[in-house]
Amino acid sequence: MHIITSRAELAQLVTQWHKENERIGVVPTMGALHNGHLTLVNALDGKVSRRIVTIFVNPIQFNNAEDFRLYPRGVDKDAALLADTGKVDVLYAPNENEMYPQGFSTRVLVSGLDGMLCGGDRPGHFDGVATIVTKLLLQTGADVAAFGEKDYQQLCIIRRLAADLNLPVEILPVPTVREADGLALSSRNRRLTTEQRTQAATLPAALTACLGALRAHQPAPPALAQCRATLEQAGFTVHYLELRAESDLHLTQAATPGTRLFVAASLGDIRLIDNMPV
Ligand SMILES: Nc1ncnc2c1ncn2[C@@H]1O[C@H](COP(=O)(O)OP(=O)(O)OP(=O)(O)O)[C@@H](O)[C@H]1O
Ligand SMILES: CC(C)(CO)[C@@H](O)C(=O)[O-]
Ligand code: BAL
Repeated sequence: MHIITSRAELAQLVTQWHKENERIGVVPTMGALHNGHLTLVNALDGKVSRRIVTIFVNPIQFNNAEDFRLYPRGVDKDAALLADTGKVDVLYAPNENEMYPQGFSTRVLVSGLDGMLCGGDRPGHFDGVATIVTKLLLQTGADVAAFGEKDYQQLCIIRRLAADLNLPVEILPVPTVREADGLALSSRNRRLTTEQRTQAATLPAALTACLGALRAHQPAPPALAQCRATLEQAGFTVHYLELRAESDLHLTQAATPGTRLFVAASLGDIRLIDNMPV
């Protein structure tokens, strides 16, 4: 596995791969890798002949400076984990200046989504995501790019931008990977104390109970109120807890159209998200 930090070096390799008719797959990440990320790498099996994993903690998608400062980092350990898979050709880990040289002033904005869910809760977040993902897709020349359903709204926005900008890439959705107690794997889970980690299991449990109530035809308002109360009793601050019809949200081209339950909630300053189909 090559570790590349320079865009020029990556461009050279990608040009060579295109000449050799290789099919390139990319897994964009912010590092602090876990099994969810490795599942994205494995999801490219049989679809591509070359794999690039990118690691870049993208400053412009953080609306909270502390969250950016405290975001878990550790490229050496990440590199070892990726090398151990035997599947990754390149780890691309550019620095901030490489991605945003002086004078950088462009933003990719997928309109209509800013006001809801994580877009409403983290102003500017998705412009930052859309901008960096567009750059990463162009830089890697990827034929296929894998994204997790844990970040469901992000996945839908990226599908939209790839279609709207005619990027010749397949966006591959990958189901959420969970711990045994149901908690979605997430880099930020590393920051949870032992006590918070125990409390965190309430998040998927409360969502599952809420879905059970909805499927048993309980009206949504009391089911959502009960879910919120359970989360608050477990120590969460709930940022949003909402049912959304994918078709209502410009979340078009969703993998499975329908209604989903979306949540963002924090334990202390650690913000977790999850979503499940109804
Ligand atoms: N549990 C998971 N299951 C499936 N995909 C995941 C999971 N966790 C992360 N991913 C996907 O991995 C990619 C990179 O995500 P990222 O590096 O931000 O990790 P993360 O675990 O989501 O971290 P955090 O949410 O704490 O920022 C995204 O496409 C994301 O959806
Ligand atoms: C897609 C992404 C790598 C863009 O920085 C990030 O938002 C993430 O890790 O989900
Ligand atoms: N996985 C989402 C990236 C973020 O929280 O900024």
